[in-house]
Amino acid sequence: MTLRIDGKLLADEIVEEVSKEVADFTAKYDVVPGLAVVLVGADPASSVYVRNKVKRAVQAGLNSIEHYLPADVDQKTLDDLISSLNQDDSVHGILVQLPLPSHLSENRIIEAISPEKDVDGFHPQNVGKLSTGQQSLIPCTPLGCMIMLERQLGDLSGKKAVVVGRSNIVGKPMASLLLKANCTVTIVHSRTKDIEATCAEADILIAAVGQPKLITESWVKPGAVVIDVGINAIEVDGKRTLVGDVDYDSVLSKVSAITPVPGGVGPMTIACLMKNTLTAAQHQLSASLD
Ligand SMILES: NC(=O)C1=CN([C@@H]2O[C@H](COP(=O)(O)OP(=O)(O)OC[C@H]3O[C@@H](n4cnc5c(N)ncnc54)[C@H](OP(=O)(O)O)[C@@H]3O)[C@@H](O)[C@H]2O)C=CC1
Ligand SMILES: Nc1nc(=O)c2c([nH]1)NC[C@@H]1CN(c3ccc(C(=O)N[C@@H](CCC(=O)O)C(=O)O)cc3)C=[N+]21
Ligand SMILES: [Mg+2]
Repeated sequence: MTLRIDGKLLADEIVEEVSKEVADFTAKYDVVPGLAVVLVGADPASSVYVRNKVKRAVQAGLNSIEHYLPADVDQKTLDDLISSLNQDDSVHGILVQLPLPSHLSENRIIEAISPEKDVDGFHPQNVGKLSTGQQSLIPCTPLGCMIMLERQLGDLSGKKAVVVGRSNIVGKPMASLLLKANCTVTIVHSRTKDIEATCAEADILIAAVGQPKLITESWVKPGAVVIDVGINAIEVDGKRTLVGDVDYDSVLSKVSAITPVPGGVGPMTIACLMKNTLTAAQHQLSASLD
């Protein structure tokens, strides 16, 4: 029997745990952890994300602040906003929704965010710490994937893990975390030769490609655990639906466990964002008190 890993249910549990810790934190410091999200332009996929995030922040007892900027905003205005959020003591986490319009520099914005408030874990200081095994804020999507994998498999030591995709926001940090958990890690991407055969050797297959249903039955090893990060909007009979990077129905009977889309990695990403905001606030407050 294949297990459908319920990311929504697990996210509910995590947000519930975070809300208890937030209550303790607020009682101790008389401060409500605050998360600021900056959205440039009106990308519909990003709007869903921001809406879900606001809902979860309320459940977790966090203060959520949204900044909506027009698509043609200039770099200076964005830089100034980041610097005011960095200085604002009521803001403990800052997330700038990516991708940004092409006239803006993503690297410059990511580097402008105070590493202590970088709840996405994208700042070079946090990236460097993750890859050298130091404590840091960990990117939400890979963190959510690790929580699901460890729930499913327990110790990951010695497992063969294949990550499909090498982006800075998913693929690379995913590989770092799997390596830290003692997996044998392979990253494959658009230039990989024999990608299908490599994937078919994986005990753990992570799909973070952005190609609807790319991964089919012949790509998976019998009994593998498959984590589908992909969120692709496609038209079916004139209706917009979401599908992953994995052809769910095709692989279902072959694998031991798989995450659905929607209801898999997406909700876990948001739950981990709440967790990271609490962690960031805890570090900021304890550092400023001792
Ligand atoms: N569930 C969630 O919380 C989140 C979901 N997502 C979703 O995850 C997916 C990936 O996102 P992201 O990492 O930002 O995407 P990017 O587009 O930044 O990266 C995609 C990666 O996949 C590789 N790739 C593309 N096509 C192929 C192919 N045909 N065969 C092999 N490799 C391929 C690319 O290779 P190359 O480097 O060679 O170009 C690249 O490394 C998207 O669907 C996105 O919407 C993203 C973030 C969070
Ligand atoms: N700085 C930054 N950090 C991010 O973490 C980030 C980002 N930019 N840009 C965009 C991607 C995408 N992403 C999603 C997270 C959750 C859902 C989500 O909640 N999905 C639900 C609902 C989807 C729906 O109904 O449309 C689900 O999969 O069940 C989707 C997408 C975070 N990203
Ligand atoms: Mg990208």
